[in-house]
Amino acid sequence: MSDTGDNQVAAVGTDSDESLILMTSSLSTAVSFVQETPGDLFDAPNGGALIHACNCEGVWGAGIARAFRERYPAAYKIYRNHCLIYRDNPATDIITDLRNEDTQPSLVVQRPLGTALIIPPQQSDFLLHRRRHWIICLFASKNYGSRMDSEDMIVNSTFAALKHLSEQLRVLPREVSEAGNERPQSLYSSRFCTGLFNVPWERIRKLINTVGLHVNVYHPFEASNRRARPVRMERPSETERD
Ligand SMILES: Nc1ncnc2c1ncn2[C@@H]1O[C@H](COP(=O)(O)OP(=O)(O)OC[C@H]2O[C@H](OP(=O)(O)O)[C@H](O)[C@@H]2O)[C@@H](O)[C@H]1O
Repeated sequence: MSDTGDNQVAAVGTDSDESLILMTSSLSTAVSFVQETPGDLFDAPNGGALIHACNCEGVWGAGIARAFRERYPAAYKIYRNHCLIYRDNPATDIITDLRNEDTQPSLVVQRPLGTALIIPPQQSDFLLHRRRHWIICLFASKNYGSRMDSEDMIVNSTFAALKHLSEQLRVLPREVSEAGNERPQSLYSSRFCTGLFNVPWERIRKLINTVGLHVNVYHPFEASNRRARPVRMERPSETERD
């Protein structure tokens, strides 16, 4: 990560007991809660929570999800198991369809679509890469690859998942202290949904600001000239994915 990145993150991170509430405050979308820095998401400080967009099929098979699977295999098992539980025990939710003027939730979706899963740091993952990261899965599309949801549907699900994340963060300090664990210090992400899911970053940033989550967003830069550029990630063939 660049020096600039470290400095900017330090300015946003806070150890106060109110940090999670600050992370989830709801102000107008004119206020930016997104702090963007060139750098590698996986260099985020210990204790941070890394957010990424996931499908509901239990597969981290391509793009940054594949990198998550390699770095955090124990977290991957928890994510996969979560998906399999819903596959075997179907349940539905009603989420807001942002394509409609009516803001009342009206879109019926199958869980875990439109929800967020917060995975605490796993000891075996820590031993692997010496990073104590929480992992936050936003269930943004039912499927992946050529069967991924439409852009508008991914936006709807991401919005619902961010709201669900915000709700969970509000109660997390009490719940995790009972379990004897720490809580996430700050939120970090890549420009999620903008690679394989192909949603314009402006749309996702607007969702984050609307929900009012403080997120430190890292975007890759090329080592040769250190200019921020999106990384082109190869998609493995379907047979390579599992
Ligand atoms: N180390 C790093 N630090 C900082 N930024 C990094 C980075 N590495 C990559 N980026 C950037 O992170 C953005 C999103 O990168 P992605 O295209 O991977 O993700 P997405 O959120 O669009 O899509 C999710 C679905 O893709 C996956 O694969 P499958 O479903 O299995 O097919 C999942 O499972 C989901 O379903 C792009 O801007 C990349 O430049």
